[in-house]
Amino acid sequence: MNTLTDLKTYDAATFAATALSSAAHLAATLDHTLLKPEATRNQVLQLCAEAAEHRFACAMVNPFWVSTAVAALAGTGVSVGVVIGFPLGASLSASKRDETVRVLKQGAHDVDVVLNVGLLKSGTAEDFEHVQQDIRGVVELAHGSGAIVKVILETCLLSFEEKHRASELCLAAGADFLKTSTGFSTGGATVDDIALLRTHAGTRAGVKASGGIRSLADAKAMLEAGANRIGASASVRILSELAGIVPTSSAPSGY
Ligand SMILES: O=C[C@H](O)COP(=O)(O)O
Repeated sequence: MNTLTDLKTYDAATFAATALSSAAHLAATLDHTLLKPEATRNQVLQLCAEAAEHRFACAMVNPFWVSTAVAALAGTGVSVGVVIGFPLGASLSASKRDETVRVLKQGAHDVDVVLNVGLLKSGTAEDFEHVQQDIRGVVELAHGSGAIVKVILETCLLSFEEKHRASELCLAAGADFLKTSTGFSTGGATVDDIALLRTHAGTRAGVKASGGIRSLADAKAMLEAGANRIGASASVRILSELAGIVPTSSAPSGY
């Protein structure tokens, strides 16, 4: 697992080389994701079975499916991740907190919350403070339960200045990861955006690339640009591409 503590010595080139050195290492950087509205119980169970088999960082689902995923992954050591305020980010702050409380009770460990994009773009000091509070409310609940928070900026909707502003607000709110995209808007992760987010996160926080990452080449580009977590619905395919090139080794530890 790539824990936050490991970030103290984080270096993109070293992290990417280690992550790409075996299927087991790469799996530990991947959030295996199924967020389509039409996903069925059987598909969620299949996601969990694949997450357990390959030992992905987590299985990422919508809130309704958290209890199903927690039950399916019990005893496997694989975490359940969940999205909050998804995919628009414009829910009431109280609703985001309420969703968070409920999924934490059900056993979610990774909480990926969408930033209030429209409020950020509204642009006053008061709006920025409100954006930060919106995130902080979720962070405080998650950290109180030993969970982590990744904030989805939806970078495809933001200007260069807004990406900088959003990154600083999220870090000030205590976010554990800056994350690019929901996968449901006008674009996904880009190498330039990952580099920008890493500039802000440094060794203070993680950076998660998500949205449109379909191949090993995509994953490699994101890791080399500064991502230390990748969210993808194509994780099994990405992993099998690597397994075809590099033999699977023993499970990774402490990077
Ligand atoms: O957070 C993760 C994204 O929703 C995954 O998007 P994707 O289906 O393009 O891999």
